Amino acid sequence: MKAILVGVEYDHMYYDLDISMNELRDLSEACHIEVKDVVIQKLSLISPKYYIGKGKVEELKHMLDEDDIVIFNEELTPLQVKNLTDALDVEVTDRSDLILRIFESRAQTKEAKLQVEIAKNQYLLPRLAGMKEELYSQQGGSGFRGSGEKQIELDRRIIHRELIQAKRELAAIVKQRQTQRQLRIRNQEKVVCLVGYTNSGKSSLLNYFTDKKVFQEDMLFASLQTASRQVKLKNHHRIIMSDTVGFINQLPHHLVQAFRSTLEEVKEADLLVHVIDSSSPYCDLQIETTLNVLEALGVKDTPMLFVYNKVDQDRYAFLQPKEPAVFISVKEKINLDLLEDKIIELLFKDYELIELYIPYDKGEVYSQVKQAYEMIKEEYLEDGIYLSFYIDRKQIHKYQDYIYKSIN
Ligand SMILES: Nc1nc2c(ncn2[C@@H]2O[C@H](COP(=O)(O)OP(=O)(O)OP(=O)(O)O)[C@@H](O)[C@H]2O)c(=O)[nH]1
Ligand SMILES: [Mg+2]
Repeated sequence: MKAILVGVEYDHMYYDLDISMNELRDLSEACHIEVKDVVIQKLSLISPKYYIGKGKVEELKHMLDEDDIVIFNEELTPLQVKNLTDALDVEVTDRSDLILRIFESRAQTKEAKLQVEIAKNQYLLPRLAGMKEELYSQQGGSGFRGSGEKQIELDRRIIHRELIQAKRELAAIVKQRQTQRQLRIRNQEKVVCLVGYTNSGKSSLLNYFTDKKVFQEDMLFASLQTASRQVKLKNHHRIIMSDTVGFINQLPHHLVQAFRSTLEEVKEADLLVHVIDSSSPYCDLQIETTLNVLEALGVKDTPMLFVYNKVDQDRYAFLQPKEPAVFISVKEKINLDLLEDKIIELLFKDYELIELYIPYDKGEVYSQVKQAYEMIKEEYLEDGIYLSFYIDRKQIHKYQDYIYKSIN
C-alpha cells in the first residue's frame, strides 16, 4: 500500500501548509505507509463536496494504483469521504485517522485504550455510510459482514452501544484517579506537569529526575498515558512530576475530548514545564500549538516555565524565547541544575524553613507533618521530637503551638 498525500492551500488558513505536509508524511511513516506522491492545490475555499476541486479529483484518479490510499491533510467531513471514495475507488482517509491509528497502536494502559476507542468510534460513527465495506472491517468494524443500509444501521447501533460502555468504564477509572489526586492535594504535594509538542523531550526529562523510567523514543506520540513520579529536588523539596501526551498541530477534536481526563492533571498542576524542541525549525509554531491545546482544555493562569531543550543541536541562537525560560539539553546534561533551581524558585517561593518541637503525646501531629513534608532534620529529644522542614507560609499557623524555641 502506497499513499498520495493531498493538501490544500486556501485563504486565511491557520497553519503553514509545508510544515503540515511534512508532518503528514511523518504521521504516514509512523503508520508504516510509504508515501509515493504529494498533491497540493491552491483554492480560495475548501470544496464541501470533495475538499479539493472536481478537476483535481480527476487528476488524482489517474495517479492511483488499485491498492493505493489517499490521505488528506485535514479532517474530511463524512460527505467528502463518501464522495471521494465513490469517485476515486480507493481507500480515502485523513490526518485525524492517521493520528488515531498511531494512538491506537501505542495505547497500553486500560485508560489510554478506552480513550482511543472512544475517540475512534466517535470519528467513525458519522463516516460509516461513506465507507467501503472491506475498509470498514479493516478499521475494526463490528465484525458483522454484509452490505446495504440495514447493515450500516445495525453497525451504527453496535458502535453506539460500545461507545456508551467505554465511556462508562473510563468514568470509573477517572474517578479513581481523582481520589488519588485529592489525596495528594491533602498531602500538599506540588504537582509539576511536563507539557509540549510530541518528541520534544518530556519523557526524557522525567527520566532524568527519577529512577523509575518511562518510555522515551524518537517517534511521534511515544507517550500516551500520564505517568506521575515522586521526585526529590534539592533542599529536600518533594514534588510530583507528570509526563503527558504530546501535542501536534490539528489534533483531532475527538481525541482532545477523549484525553481530557488524562489531561485533568494538567489543569490542576501547580506549574507547567513546557518542553520545547529548540532544534526544530518549527519551534515557534509548536509552542503556539501547545498553548492553543492547553487553552482548549481550559488551562489558564497556571504558571509556566518555558524549557528550550536540545540546545546541543545548536539551533537555539535564533530563538526569541518566551519568559521565564531555561535553555537545556537533557541528552548532554546541560543546565539541568539551573532548571531544577528555577522549578524550586517558582514552586516554593512562598516556602520557608521552620522548626517544630512536638511532644511525644501529640503523635497525630507528628504523623501529619511527616506525611506531608520532607524532613531536613529530625531529632528525638527528652519530651518530644525536633523537626525542621520547608513549609508554605500560609500553612504555618497550623503548627503555631509547636514552633521550636531555642533555649539560648
Ligand atoms: N539531541 C537531543 N535529543 C534529545 C534531547 N532530549 C531528548 N532527545 C531525544 O528526543 C526524542 C524524543 O524524546 P522523548 O523524551 O520521547 O519526547 P516526548 O516529548 O516524551 O515525546 P512524546 O511522548 O512523543 O510526546 C528521543 O529520541 C530523545 O532521545 C536533547 O537534549 N538533545
Ligand atoms: Mg513522551
